[in-house]
Amino acid sequence: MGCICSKGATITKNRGKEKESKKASSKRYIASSKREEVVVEVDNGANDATTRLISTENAEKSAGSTPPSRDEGNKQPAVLENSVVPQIPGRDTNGGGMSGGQPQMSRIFSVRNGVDGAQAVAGWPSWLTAVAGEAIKGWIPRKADSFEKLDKIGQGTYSSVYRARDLETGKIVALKKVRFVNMDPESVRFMAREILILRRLDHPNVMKLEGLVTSRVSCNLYLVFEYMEHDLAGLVASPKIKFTEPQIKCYMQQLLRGLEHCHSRGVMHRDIKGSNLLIDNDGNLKIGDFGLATFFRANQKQPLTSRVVTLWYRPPELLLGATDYGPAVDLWSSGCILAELFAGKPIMPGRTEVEQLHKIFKLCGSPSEEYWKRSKLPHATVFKPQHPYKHAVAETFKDFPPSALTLLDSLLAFEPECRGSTTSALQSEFFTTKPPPCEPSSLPKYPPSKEFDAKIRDEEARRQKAVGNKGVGLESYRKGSKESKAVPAPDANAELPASIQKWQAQSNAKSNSEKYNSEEDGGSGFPIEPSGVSLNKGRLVQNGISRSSLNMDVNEAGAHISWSRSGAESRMQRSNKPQGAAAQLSRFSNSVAARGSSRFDLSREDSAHSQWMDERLNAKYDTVSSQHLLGGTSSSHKKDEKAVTGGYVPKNSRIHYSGPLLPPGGNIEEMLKEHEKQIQQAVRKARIDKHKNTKTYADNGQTESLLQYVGNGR
Ligand SMILES: Nc1ncnc2c1ncn2[C@@H]1O[C@H](COP(=O)(O)OP(=O)(O)OP(=O)(O)O)[C@@H](O)[C@H]1O
Repeated sequence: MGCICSKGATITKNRGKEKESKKASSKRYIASSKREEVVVEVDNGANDATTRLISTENAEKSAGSTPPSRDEGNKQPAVLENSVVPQIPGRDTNGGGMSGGQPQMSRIFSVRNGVDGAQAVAGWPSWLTAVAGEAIKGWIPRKADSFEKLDKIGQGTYSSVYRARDLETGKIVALKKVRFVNMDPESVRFMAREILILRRLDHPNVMKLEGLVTSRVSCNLYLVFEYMEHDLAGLVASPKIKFTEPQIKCYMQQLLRGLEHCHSRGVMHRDIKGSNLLIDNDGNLKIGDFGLATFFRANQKQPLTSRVVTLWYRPPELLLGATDYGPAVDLWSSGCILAELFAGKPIMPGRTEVEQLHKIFKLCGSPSEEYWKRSKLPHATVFKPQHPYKHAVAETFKDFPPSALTLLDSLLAFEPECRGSTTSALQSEFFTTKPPPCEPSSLPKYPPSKEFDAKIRDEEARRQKAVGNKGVGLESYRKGSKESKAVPAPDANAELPASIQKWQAQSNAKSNSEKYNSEEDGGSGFPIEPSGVSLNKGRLVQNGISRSSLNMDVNEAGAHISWSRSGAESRMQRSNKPQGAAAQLSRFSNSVAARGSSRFDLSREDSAHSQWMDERLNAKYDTVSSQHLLGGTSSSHKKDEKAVTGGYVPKNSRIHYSGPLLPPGGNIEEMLKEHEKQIQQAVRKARIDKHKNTKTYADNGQTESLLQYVGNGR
């Protein structure tokens, strides 16, 4: 792959050799700096990825001299060396797509801008080097045409994931194509954080970033990962799979070991859920998707966003608005996974933050009076239940083995300090009592069962049912039917416009593969299997929408709903305007963590969020007429239409709230009742609007499902 360290590339630094090289290749050029001359050899075409970038730091190290300081290093010219890419029959040494006999061009230039310039020379696009220099430091990009894209295997909110063949090694890999909005520097920076974090981690239970694919002229970036056949959400959702205790122990052990490594490297994942736990055919589990992960420090001064972790797996401190939290958030999510593996389905599928907290109280009990007194969490006064809830874990899960319940109790402790650590969890008697965890290699070989596949299956089942006019699968899910297992968790940021794209992209239930779409790929030039069927982008898949929350924003007058947006989030929204009902319905889907505030507001993690919370607390939901919940279209709302369809709403004219809030002292049950009423009214309004505007909108499937779901009095 592109990682120099992994290839042990050599360095051209010796002047004698340099002369030799000059003889051997007239294309070589010497770029000089005050300190020394360095050899630069670049081909100027599509094959630029074959140049190797060796940062001065590495060069110095390899040369046995003292490495310069980081700052110095950045000022030094980097050394580029012709790559030693193995020859593949029929391909040129550069492994690129120029093997068709096209001449290779070279040009002469000097590297004037230190590492930045060298990175450009190495083939990195300027939009990337400008803001993500640190993340790509020491690496060179792979060329898109050194991979054969096979089929689409996953769809995240910010990415599409493809199975592909590495044409240089023959290995099957996963390519995660990151979606950028107009090359917005903040979204690039966000992705850079994911790359930096992935490069910091190295553990058998953590997905390894094997390389990056882009080119100087590309607008795309692909992250290359080892290919994993399954994810845990898909396996849990499969009606045919029921895990045994040794198997559950095996998965949990791997999860906790991977997390232990992350936490020991100062990284918290912040989005542990089944679909982010990838499993290969040898039973190895690897934690993936570090898109919401962040570095943490013991005495962290900088507040963090509480809008992370997919709702069903989100710990109470985040629901209560904590901005000073730690790796214990991942332990809570792991507790949810542990129970899910035994129960065969997610244990707390809340639709709103309010409902989620209510489910937590009902299962784990509400904390003591003492806790509420000392809690300084922004929402503590609002969400404190009037009557205490008793702890009901053992009662709810009476079939679980006792040692599992002990571990579960600790992981699902309301107060993060009581959850222990990954290390203490790994030492728990759950792993030492019989039966012991099985070996990963002894786990069954499952048929393909990604959450993505489950969604497709579920969608198909829903369609079938809809045809028979029998209501949605979610109903049967609630009754615990097998089919219903195939309902995935909402995404950690389902409210974002990208989620609309996500549902759109998933809409073709029949095909996992995708035709080469030059527009989408920005002409990246992946060879693609001819059998691919293009996705029907005109329809939306409903899945998840019906179980997501009402997390809406109203403008100051309470006259209209807009999405919760700040900073770059708004920018993203502007450039991804979901229209009409899609925009309206998307507001129902923002049940969970907003990557926006972290993904696109990195630098402000997360003062914007604190403000959001403050605003939220000031919001008076009863000023919002239900007819506004789905963004009415009457003329009086015209001025807010921009907000509804994705226009920027100045921060000071937005009020945000997540589900109805009562003033302090309110009762959570009443809140929930009122909440349901609001949803139903909104849906009735949507039904009317839908009939009026059916032809206008492209998301009928989604509207339909929401109506079916909530129409039953849900
Ligand atoms: N290495 C891999 N091998 C196989 N499939 C993968 C791999 N990485 C990701 N996937 C699939 O692609 C899906 C989306 O990937 P990922 O979660 O990294 O993207 P994301 O945009 O961050 O997603 P999300 O919005 O769910 O957080 C995963 O749920 C998984 O099914």
